[in-house]
Amino acid sequence: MQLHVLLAPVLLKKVIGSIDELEISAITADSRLAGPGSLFVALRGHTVDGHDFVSQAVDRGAVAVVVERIIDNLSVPQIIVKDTRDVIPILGAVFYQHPSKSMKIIGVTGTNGKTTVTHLIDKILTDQGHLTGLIGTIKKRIGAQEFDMANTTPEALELQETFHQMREIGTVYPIMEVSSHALDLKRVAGTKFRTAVFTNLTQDHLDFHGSMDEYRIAKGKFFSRLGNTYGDKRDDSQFAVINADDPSAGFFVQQTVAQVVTYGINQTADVRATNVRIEAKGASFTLDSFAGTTEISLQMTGKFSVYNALAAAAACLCEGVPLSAIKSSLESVRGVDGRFERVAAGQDFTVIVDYAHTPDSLENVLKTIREFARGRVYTVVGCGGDRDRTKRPTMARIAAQYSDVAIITSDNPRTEDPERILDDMEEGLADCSRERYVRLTDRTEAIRHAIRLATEDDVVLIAGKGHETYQIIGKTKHHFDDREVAAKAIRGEL
Ligand SMILES: CC(=O)N[C@H]1[C@@H](OP(=O)(O)OP(=O)(O)OC[C@H]2O[C@@H](n3ccc(=O)[nH]c3=O)[C@H](O)[C@@H]2O)O[C@H](CO)[C@@H](O)[C@@H]1O[C@H](C)C(=O)N[C@@H](C)C(=O)N[C@H](CCC(=O)O)C(=O)O
Ligand SMILES: Nc1ncnc2c1ncn2[C@@H]1O[C@H](COP(=O)(O)OP(=O)(O)OP(=O)(O)O)[C@@H](O)[C@H]1O
Ligand SMILES: N[C@H](CCC[C@H](N)C(=O)O)C(=O)O
Ligand SMILES: [Mg+2]
Repeated sequence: MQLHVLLAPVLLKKVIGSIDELEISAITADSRLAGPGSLFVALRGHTVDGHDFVSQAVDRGAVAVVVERIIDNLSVPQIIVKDTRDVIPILGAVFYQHPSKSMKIIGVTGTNGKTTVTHLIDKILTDQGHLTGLIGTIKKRIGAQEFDMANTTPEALELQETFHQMREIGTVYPIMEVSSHALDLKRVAGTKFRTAVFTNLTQDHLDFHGSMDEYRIAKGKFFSRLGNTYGDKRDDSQFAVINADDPSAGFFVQQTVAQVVTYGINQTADVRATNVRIEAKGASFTLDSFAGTTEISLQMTGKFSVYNALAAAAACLCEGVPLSAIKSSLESVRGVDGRFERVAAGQDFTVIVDYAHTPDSLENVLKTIREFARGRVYTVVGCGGDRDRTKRPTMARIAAQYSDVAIITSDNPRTEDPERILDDMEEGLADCSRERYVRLTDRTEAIRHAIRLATEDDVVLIAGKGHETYQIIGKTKHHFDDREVAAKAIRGEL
């Protein structure tokens, strides 16, 4: 693509050198990926400044650079802009010819439940015969091809390229998780969404956002931008699907010009669950909606699963999927990888691996377990390093409050000292008697300890890592799978 075409919608401060006849073969924000004919865009990151790698990009073949300040002694044209992070999604969208405009992209945001809701929507729409794509924490799926993800929501360039690849193979519905980091870092700017789904807002990521208000504002951007990507007029067929029971619901409703569809259990809502029953084998409820009423029996349990099912049902009702089809798809889902996943290795107690890594999700999961546990409850839990410190004492307190014994341990300490993370967690246990918790830094030992304590009818919850198959220590990923370790511990192989 001609560089001047690519830059047409971008507000330029200054151009140094001639860009008239310049052809661009690729765009990258990573100098290590720059190749002949590419355009390099320098981003200021949290660790380094991309401006320091401009020369490296040029050495590798970049034919022009987009920067925020003039780089001395550069042999290629420089395009100076105010904020490269604002510009990069535009460049990506133009380069790939606005792929999001020709598909129906469904985005899900919220502190908890994004992965689960995207998987449920995916199941319903796939069962309807639509070609879907998936972007989120567990994986990215383009057609039948699956890819590992570095982030829940990829950076803007990768995202636009992914949409382009999805469009090329005829995808109708890309379904994606939209993290608050992504909204703040403008990863989804330049993307036109058909539907924005909100699950809930509770504490997480305060290391990044600073306060709950800022966190709410970041999420609000998803709804305020819905309907006016690139300043287009509002498209009538855009939807904001909102959890009416969440205290932030009103804030998000106010932010959007799209059609609002609410769901909930407690408040009046367009899609509502009544007569909710929670059992060990699954949750069931009556779904009342503008499209009719039906009984739904999920194979997933917990009140939170009812919310996730309602969110998915509401988003799919907006697509005209019949309620009877929504019912049968939802009822056929056994669960999502690493979410309330049972480990069975011949034991007479229950072992559950779950991705709860926030205070709210941990409390929800433990409340659910308490509702059906006949024996004692043992919880293994840790908190991530280089992440929100303020949630650590709260998570430890919740684990101890709802368990007979909480075993606090490591969960991706990253570059932090694991002992300091456990010290933070222990602060939440100051009022807790010493028999009620155990501190075991090594996660294998922690799991083995919980399994040894458990006898008939007890429940062991192993929280925080879910589908993850690694433990990040320093900057290295070591293989670690809670499910594997638990099964070995049960079989006495550890
Ligand atoms: C805080 C954050 O979001 N960081 C993301 C960011 O990293 P960074 O700011 O440290 O980047 P950097 O290393 O400083 O690099 C700055 C720029 O220089 C470039 N560079 C760097 C080195 C070099 O040799 N050459 C070069 O050009 C880089 O490509 C980049 O463009 O850009 C990276 C590349 O895209 C991301 O992978 C990285 O995510 C890290 C792994 C991360 O942990 N992010 C978390 C906080 C996150 O985004 N989480 C949310 C989910 C949260 C949830 O809801 O649960 C997510 O969407 O994943
Ligand atoms: N609607 C919900 N409300 C509260 N907790 C939930 C909800 N749905 C799932 N959970 C809990 O949160 C955990 C994570 O669920 P899920 O992976 O679907 O969320 P997520 O928003 O994608 O998380 P992440 O931000 O890490 O990607 C689950 O293992 C479960 O414990
Ligand atoms: N998307 C979440 C994942 C947390 C998972 C947990 N195992 C941890 O490492 O803290 C985050 O980046 O905060
Ligand atoms: Mg997720």
